Amino acid sequence: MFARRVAVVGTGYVGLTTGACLASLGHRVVCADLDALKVARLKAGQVDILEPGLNELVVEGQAAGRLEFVVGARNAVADAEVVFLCLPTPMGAGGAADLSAVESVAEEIREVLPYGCVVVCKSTVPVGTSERVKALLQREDVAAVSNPEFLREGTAVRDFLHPDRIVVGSDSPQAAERVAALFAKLGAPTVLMDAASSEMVKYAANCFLAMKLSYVNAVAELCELLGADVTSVCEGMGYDKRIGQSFLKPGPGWGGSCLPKDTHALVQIAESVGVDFTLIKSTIEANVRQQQRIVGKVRDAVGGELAGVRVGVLGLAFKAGTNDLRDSPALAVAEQLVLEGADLSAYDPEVTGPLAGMLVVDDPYQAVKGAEAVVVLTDWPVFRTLDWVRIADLTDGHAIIDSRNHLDEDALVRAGLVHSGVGRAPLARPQFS
Ligand SMILES: NC(=O)C1=CN([C@@H]2O[C@H](COP(=O)(O)OP(=O)(O)OC[C@H]3O[C@@H](n4cnc5c(N)ncnc54)[C@H](O)[C@@H]3O)[C@@H](O)[C@H]2O)C=CC1
Ligand SMILES: O=C(O)[C@H]1O[C@H](OP(=O)(O)OP(=O)(O)OC[C@H]2O[C@@H](n3ccc(=O)[nH]c3=O)[C@H](O)[C@@H]2O)[C@H](O)[C@@H](O)[C@@H]1O
Repeated sequence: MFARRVAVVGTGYVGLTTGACLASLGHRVVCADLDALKVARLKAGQVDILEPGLNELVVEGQAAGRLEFVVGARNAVADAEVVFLCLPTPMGAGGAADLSAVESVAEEIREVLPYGCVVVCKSTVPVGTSERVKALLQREDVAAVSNPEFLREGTAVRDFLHPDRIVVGSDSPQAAERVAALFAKLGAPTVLMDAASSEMVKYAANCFLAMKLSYVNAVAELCELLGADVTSVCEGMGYDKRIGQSFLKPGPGWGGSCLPKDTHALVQIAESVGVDFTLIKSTIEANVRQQQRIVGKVRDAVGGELAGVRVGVLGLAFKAGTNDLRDSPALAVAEQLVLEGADLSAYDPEVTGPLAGMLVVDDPYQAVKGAEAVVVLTDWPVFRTLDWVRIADLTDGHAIIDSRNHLDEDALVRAGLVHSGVGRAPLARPQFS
């Protein structure tokens, strides 16, 4: 494999992981961001996001002279053979992806791109964006490529270095092959295709995952009403290889910086070609409903009225392993509880306050002190080993709502807590050895 000169624009979850990992594969990488403070911290080897292994790669890459950080996209690309755009594409007006960062960087760099280089869109972008980037670049000699990213937050480095697959799409096969070659060392299945298909893969994959979760959450509701146990149901389903065990855990709804915005964006993409994508619309609606169901469980646990009631919240991040609060279902549930007048104290091992309307404390026992109900909203492993006897002593009521079926139910019962989960009927179940 030949080491290449690579530029990465945007040093967030995707850009920083891409830059640091490509440097670890032997490429020479210059990463750019417009946030001068972030760049200064990265130069000093300080990574602000919680991603195991990333800090080490950032330090090692710089020490080896293969990784550099600069302010401003133009300062990164002058010498690059391949330029990755890892820019935000947040939910814009009406739910469509806001492409302003991608478009403005394409315009910003077009005059300084070296002859014959390739510009790669790693951001999640609607079908047609590579073509749009190519048009904005106004450069016959520069090819545009789509290379969607599938990493998850909290396991970004591992996912990047051990991907299930690499997708590269371009209307220029040579350009696609040049980009694919950068990842050759990973030995992952690599699928080459046209740009439109590659852009579509990303939305189709994320929305499928969201749909799977909304389905599971809906099955969980039925289980509660019919006296079945969703954990057993999912285990039984998941052994079918066509279904699989992963992404089958019910919870307070799915969230994070991507699934919510990408489902809305796909609905808009469909509308742009005259299709009413009701399946994804229902997926989104079911997710809102799931959050409301968890709020309802807390309301029920305290006798139907949340105003003035003290509630302890365990977990605010959108999932365990990250401190990211963007579109967190945990935060959405907590905010709804506040809106209904609850007096909220919250603890998350990786989140510090202040957050509007609630007290964010740095100790789980402080969060539950005096609470009439405790609700677990994020599946942090550390919550499983809390001292439930102590918690039973500290709380005012004994209700605990485990919105992720994450805790050891027996330990809660032994502590004298009244437990309710998701998708589990409040019935005595037979014990199998
Ligand atoms: N977060 C994730 O797990 C994944 C995100 N994606 C997609 O990747 C894209 C980026 O997402 P994240 O890395 O999460 O975003 P992020 O918000 O963490 O990072 C974006 C970075 O771009 C910088 N930036 C913004 N405008 C700039 C400009 N004009 N010039 C230079 N830098 C600029 C920001 O300062 C920030 O550091 C999005 O399209 C997202 O949908 C795809 C897969 C996974
Ligand atoms: O495009 C993206 O940004 C990324 O979006 C997701 O990754 P991520 O947002 O990091 O989070 P996930 O691990 O997918 O979890 C999403 C949400 O679903 C929830 N979830 C996940 C799995 C499960 O079984 N149950 C469940 O409720 C999580 O708690 C979380 O709220 C996808 O998994 C990545 O492949 C994709 O690259």
